[in-house]
Amino acid sequence: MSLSSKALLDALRSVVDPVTGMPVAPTLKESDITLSETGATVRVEPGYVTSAAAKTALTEQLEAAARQAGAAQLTLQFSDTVRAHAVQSGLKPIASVKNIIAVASGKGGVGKSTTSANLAIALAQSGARVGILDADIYGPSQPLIMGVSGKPVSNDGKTMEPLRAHGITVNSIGFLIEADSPAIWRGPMVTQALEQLLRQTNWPDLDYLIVDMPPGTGDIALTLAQKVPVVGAIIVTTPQDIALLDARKGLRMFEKMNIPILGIVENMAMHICSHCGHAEAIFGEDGGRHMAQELDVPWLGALPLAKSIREQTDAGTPTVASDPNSEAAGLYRELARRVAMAVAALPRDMAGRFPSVVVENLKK
Ligand SMILES: Nc1ncnc2c1ncn2[C@@H]1O[C@H](COP(=O)(O)OP(=O)(O)OP(=O)(O)O)[C@@H](O)[C@H]1O
Repeated sequence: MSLSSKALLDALRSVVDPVTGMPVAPTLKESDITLSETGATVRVEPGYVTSAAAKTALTEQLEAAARQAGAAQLTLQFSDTVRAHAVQSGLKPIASVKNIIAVASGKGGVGKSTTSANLAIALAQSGARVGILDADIYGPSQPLIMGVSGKPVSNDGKTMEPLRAHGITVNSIGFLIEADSPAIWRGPMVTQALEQLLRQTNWPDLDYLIVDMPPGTGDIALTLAQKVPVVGAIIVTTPQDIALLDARKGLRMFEKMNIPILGIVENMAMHICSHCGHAEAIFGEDGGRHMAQELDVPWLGALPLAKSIREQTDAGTPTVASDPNSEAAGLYRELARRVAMAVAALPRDMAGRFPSVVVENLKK
């Protein structure tokens, strides 16, 4: 059978990731394929980092698909480098950070910070370089969740050195303010402080920076969403009607600013009794999943309401770090893979990383 690059392309594009069911290489192009007499050489760049075992499994799947399409011999050049993706027009990306992801919620207390921390650590466990920025002025909880305290130091008097915990880089508005002062801050002060926190932190080279946003769709969340150069947003909700209503507002806020929605996470989806394992839908069932379907945005997964998640979070070692073999940790890793794949499928950043052109008036 003679091999056409179109058939090979279709076959490779149809290969799905076994963890998420999403296509491994949706952005594969004809120019990634070189055909020869007996087979083909294909450059596959899924755009997210995988463990060595996952890489082997994906390579085998791709090879099998290529054989079925008629390629007797296949050379796969597999690279799992994470690329930088486009941000809102008019905003300057942070040079050392490839992708900033906003984690938001319409309503407070739905588990946005817990989800952000576990997501960040799970991404780091997959091999990516990850940071977390706690921009939740109303209740900066990442110092507690990540088990870090102290103040970032400044070596040059201009930028600050972030802290490290559980393999990720952390900075939090909570490191810089007194615990009881945020409530008296006014809107412009808050957004200015948060922008400084983002731009004046000496972030190392990062594949992903997770921004734990302030809850809600008020002025502060809105201004931040306009000023932080993000590639996309994740909305965390509980299945409860009131939280879903607010989540919908949050989602619209990002959509209005042309920020891609990477998906919806349903937290506290089921209560799992720590004694008997009985599952009970305390906040209702599948609300987030239905909302995702209805609004045609990706569904990223559901996390149970589990005492262990709360205890591990309060102890400064989020579930994926403290109990990596638990079912919940597996769900967070699945969430991380879906997020990484959703980011990989976004348009690439082609402009933001060139040095800015300064036009000087030379007339004297
Ligand atoms: N899946 C879960 N199971 C059990 N407890 C959880 C879960 N998710 C979050 N929690 C707990 O719920 C509380 C609120 O969580 P978290 O601080 O992450 O919410 P938030 O949406 O970031 O809140 P805020 O609006 O204050 O920023 C915390 O005590 C946390 O430990």
